[in-house]
Amino acid sequence: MSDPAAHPAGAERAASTVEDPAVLGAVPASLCAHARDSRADGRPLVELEDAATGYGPDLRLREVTLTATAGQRVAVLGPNGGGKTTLFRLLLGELPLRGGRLALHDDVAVVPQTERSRLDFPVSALDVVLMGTIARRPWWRGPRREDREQALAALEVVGLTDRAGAAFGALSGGQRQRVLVARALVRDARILLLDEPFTGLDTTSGDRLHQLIDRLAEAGHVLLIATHDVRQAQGWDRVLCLNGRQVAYGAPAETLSVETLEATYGRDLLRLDDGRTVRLLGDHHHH
Ligand SMILES: Nc1ncnc2c1ncn2[C@@H]1O[C@H](COP(=O)(O)OP(=O)(O)OP(=O)(O)O)[C@@H](O)[C@H]1O
Repeated sequence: MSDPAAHPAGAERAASTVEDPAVLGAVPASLCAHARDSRADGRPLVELEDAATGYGPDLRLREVTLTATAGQRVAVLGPNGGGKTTLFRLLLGELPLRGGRLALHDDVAVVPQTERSRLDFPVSALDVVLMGTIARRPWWRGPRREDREQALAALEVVGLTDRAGAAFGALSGGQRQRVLVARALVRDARILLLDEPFTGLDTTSGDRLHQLIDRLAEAGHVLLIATHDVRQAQGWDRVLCLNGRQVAYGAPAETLSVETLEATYGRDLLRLDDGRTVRLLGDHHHH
């Protein structure tokens, strides 16, 4: 692959090359103070010990015990209602810790699902990324030059410099997802939560997002990625299986056994002939 940094910001590119993976920019130190750190530093960023949370009197998620370190890509697997979103809301401080221990050693930012609704707002990709800087300034003050520079740097990281002025709603699903990643990046949070980011993406867009995730892990982020794709989870560093409680957490090779997946997905599990490959039945994401 050619050096992505060789693509100057704002360079003219033909529409057909906009989707070229090579346009993903490096993660600049100016954007992430930690970009110099090696992913091998293995610093714990997320620590949970027998953690529990819920919405009312009932606990919806319990027995979560894990350590996730800088540079790790953690697949968060579970059936619909298994507790993936609930875990993210706990980490974001939206739900209270109702038992156990939780330690976060950096800020947390979420990359939400990019739905089709609300796409008719007249906001550009850059505007959406700039929303990530709002918390850093008084509400009445518009973006400063450094905010815009950071937002443009984040768009470069996700390979969308040349779409900065495009209407957010006019972008492809994959491009919108990457704009939302850029918005999380300007928050300068090292702990990134991605809520089913691959849903609805075609193979090419999915591959590009995959590369971006790898790049951010290399830059020292920890990424918790809610997904329904067991095969994809095999390629990451850790797998967390949730079904109202933690079923398993560990390296994919040890964690993704048929037994664990059955305990996670229950009767939604379909075992294919080779005994290893699994696919979910009745999952609206996989029809
Ligand atoms: N706002 C809420 N109030 C009360 N209960 C909720 C709320 N949101 C979720 N729950 C319950 O918490 C449990 C876990 O739901 P959660 O949304 O975390 O699942 P999920 O793994 O994210 O599912 P999906 O794959 O469908 O997104 C479910 O039993 C759900 O009904």
